[in-house]
Amino acid sequence: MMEEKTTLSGFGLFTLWFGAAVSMAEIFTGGLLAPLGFSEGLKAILLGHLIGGLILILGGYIGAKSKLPAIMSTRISFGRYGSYLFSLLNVLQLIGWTAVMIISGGRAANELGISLFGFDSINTWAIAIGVFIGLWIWLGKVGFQKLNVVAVVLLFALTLILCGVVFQEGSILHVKPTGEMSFGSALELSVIMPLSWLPLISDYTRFSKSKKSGLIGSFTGYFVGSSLMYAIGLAIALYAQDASVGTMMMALHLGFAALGIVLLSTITTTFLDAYSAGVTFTNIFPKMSERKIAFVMALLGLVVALMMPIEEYETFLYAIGSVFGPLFAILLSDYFIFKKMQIEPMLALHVGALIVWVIGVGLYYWMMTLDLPLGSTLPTMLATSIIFIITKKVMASWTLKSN
Ligand SMILES: Nc1ccnc(=O)[nH]1
Repeated sequence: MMEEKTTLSGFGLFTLWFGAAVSMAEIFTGGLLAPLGFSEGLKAILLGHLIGGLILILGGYIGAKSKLPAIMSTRISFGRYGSYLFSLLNVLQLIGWTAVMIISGGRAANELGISLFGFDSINTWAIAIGVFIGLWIWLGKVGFQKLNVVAVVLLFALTLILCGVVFQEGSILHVKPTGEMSFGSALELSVIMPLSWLPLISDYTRFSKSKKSGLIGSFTGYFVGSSLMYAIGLAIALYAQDASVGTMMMALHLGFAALGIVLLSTITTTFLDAYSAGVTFTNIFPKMSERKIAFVMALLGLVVALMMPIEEYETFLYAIGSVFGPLFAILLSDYFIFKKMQIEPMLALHVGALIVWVIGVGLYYWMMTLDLPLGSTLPTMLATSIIFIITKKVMASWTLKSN
């Protein structure tokens, strides 16, 4: 689908990550920050995305520099079997995301469909979205790069219109905090979204033509796109407690344009999930075809979306933070502090690193109960990293080798 020869320019990566950020799920998550009111909410959004985005880019650097896909790069710290565990966890989160995308896209499209055509069936929209994603995968890399630019230019324009209209409702800007949510939890919800892309980013930055422009493009695309989505979600939620994206866009007379935003944004994001699932699988089974796996993943995500009511969305987000936060704290420490930049082919499993990871996962759930001003992901990553650095010498020999 995207072979070794593929290259992506800084602008190409900007559009890829902007397209990743623009999704109904992101708008919805921004809406969760409503208890903070507008100005505090916006602070949490920008600060959280700055922190999360910078960590994300550290992860993307590994792909740009060592040319390793994201999950394969975990072999550097954890060894081959360690990376198999993370492959499994990543495939699970990607099925989860595909389902979240299809459901949130399907619901928004259905609301619009009811107003536009008097047609009401979420499942039909979910299946239609699944078919579009399949087409996108079938078009592969060349089609993807061209269409993605077109899609993103459209999305950018439409997003700006949406922003303009939403924010014309000036009273939103003066809504005060209700005190039902701490700044720390809002910050956590903002940090976690860029971080949720850590297990994918290097799958794309490994194709950067130039490291610097590739990383700047990726950061800017995601930071701008995701902060905008959160801000729009926040504004919609402040506008009316029960306002959804679909009804809001209808109220703004966006009609067919709105349907276009919903469908395109869902497809550009879910394509990345399906493609990265393919890349992740080939870490375990190198001979499998990325494209076929991508199809199967999209199908599985669709089935999950049709069968399961995803009400546990926040739990899903926290589970991702708990697993991948500590993982990347360890990998980034190895890479940037200990300068361990390549995979040791003989390393089957680094038991020491795995133990620190398990401690990190535990720390995350403990820190969540503390309601810290910086959220739980950032302190967990720092603590995991410190533990890893301190115990590195002792645990250096706690490894299993193979040939
Ligand atoms: N935040 C996300 C991470 C990975 N996949 C998604 O669809 N969304």
